[in-house]
Parts: sequence; structure tokens; C-alpha cells
Amino acid sequence: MTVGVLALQGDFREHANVLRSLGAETILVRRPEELARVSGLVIPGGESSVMDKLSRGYGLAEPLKDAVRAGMPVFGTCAGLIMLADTIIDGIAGQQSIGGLDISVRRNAFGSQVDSFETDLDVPAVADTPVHAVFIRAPIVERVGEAATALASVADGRCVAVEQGNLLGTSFHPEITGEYRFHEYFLGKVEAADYRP
Ligand SMILES: NC(=O)CC[C@H](N)C(=O)O
Repeated sequence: MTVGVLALQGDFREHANVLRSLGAETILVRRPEELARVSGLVIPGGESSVMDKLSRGYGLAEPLKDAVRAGMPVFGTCAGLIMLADTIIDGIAGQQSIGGLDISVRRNAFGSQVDSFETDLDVPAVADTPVHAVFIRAPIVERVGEAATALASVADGRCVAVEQGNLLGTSFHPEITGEYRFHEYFLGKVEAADYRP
């Protein structure tokens, strides 16, 4: 079983390191041929509008949509969560997503004064003890549709982690804090999934 990390832009190396430290065979994905080899995919943090343009430029956007429709497990963090959202609020003109998660996500939702912050979150579905979460120009999940489930929220109740079937997304960056339980949880989805490339 091989897992991919979308490596067009952003902090894909950090994700690949966490996945490899958990024993998962991991490749970087930049082309449709690489996507066609993986049983699951992580979409990293970075800049969603750039990732969107590059994925279309590299001919990956349609294969990614097809793979999500076919049930491929995908875990998106921050910009990756934006890529998985059915609806983007405050995207740049013409910005598109792969979609799959029945949610609306607002980019850069925490405002310019508090671009980055850290906090501990309860995520009972994923971890027994609180998760230390780093938010960097992070999006917020403003609408959680019927098909999606909220997994975690910040103190004021706004949703920052969701799942829907084989899709998982966080506003924050578990890959940069030594946190591995989200990746472990995701690898569990990959193992359990019917999807094979
Ligand atoms: N850390 C991140 O991934 C930031 C996301 C970025 N603000 C975007 O809109 O894509």
C-alpha cells in the first residue's frame, strides 16, 4: 500500500516525514501517473489558490476529482482542507476546489491581526488526549453540511476539523507539531477503504 502527498506547493515534506515515520510507504505526487499509484493522498498546507492553479496546469485537477469520487481517502490540512471543500468563501477570482467535503470554508478566517496562533483541541474521534494545533492564516469551516461531521472546534465553537467517509480535513497543521494521531487515523481509513488505485 502506497500513500501519496500532493507535492505541487506547500509543506509536503513535513507530511511525508510523518507518514514515513509511521511506516507508510510514501511518494510525492505531481503527475497523474503518480496519483494513479496511491491508495490515499494527503494535501498539505500552503496556498490553496496556487495549488488550485498548479493542479489544473499539471493536468491533476480532473484526476483528483475522479479519485475522490471513486472513494480515494484524502486528508487535507489548511490549504488542503480548502481544496477539499465543496464551497470556498473569500477565494481569489476564479479559484476552484477539488471538492468532496460537504462544507463551506472561509479562507484566512481568523483575520489579519491573528494570522497565526496555537491552542489545544479536544478531538475525541481521533485522539484520547488534546491535540496541540497550530493555525497559520487558517480557514474556518463555516458550514458543515449534512453529509459531513464536525470533529473539533475552537473555544468560540467554530469548526476546525471535519470528516466525511474517506475524507478528512483540518484547518490546522498536525504535521508540524510532532502530532501523528491524525495521520495514524488517516492511515486507518486508507487500510479500511475499498479504494485501490
Ligand atoms: N497554512 C495554510 O495552508 C494557509 C492557507 C492559505 N491561507 C490559503 O488560503 O490557502
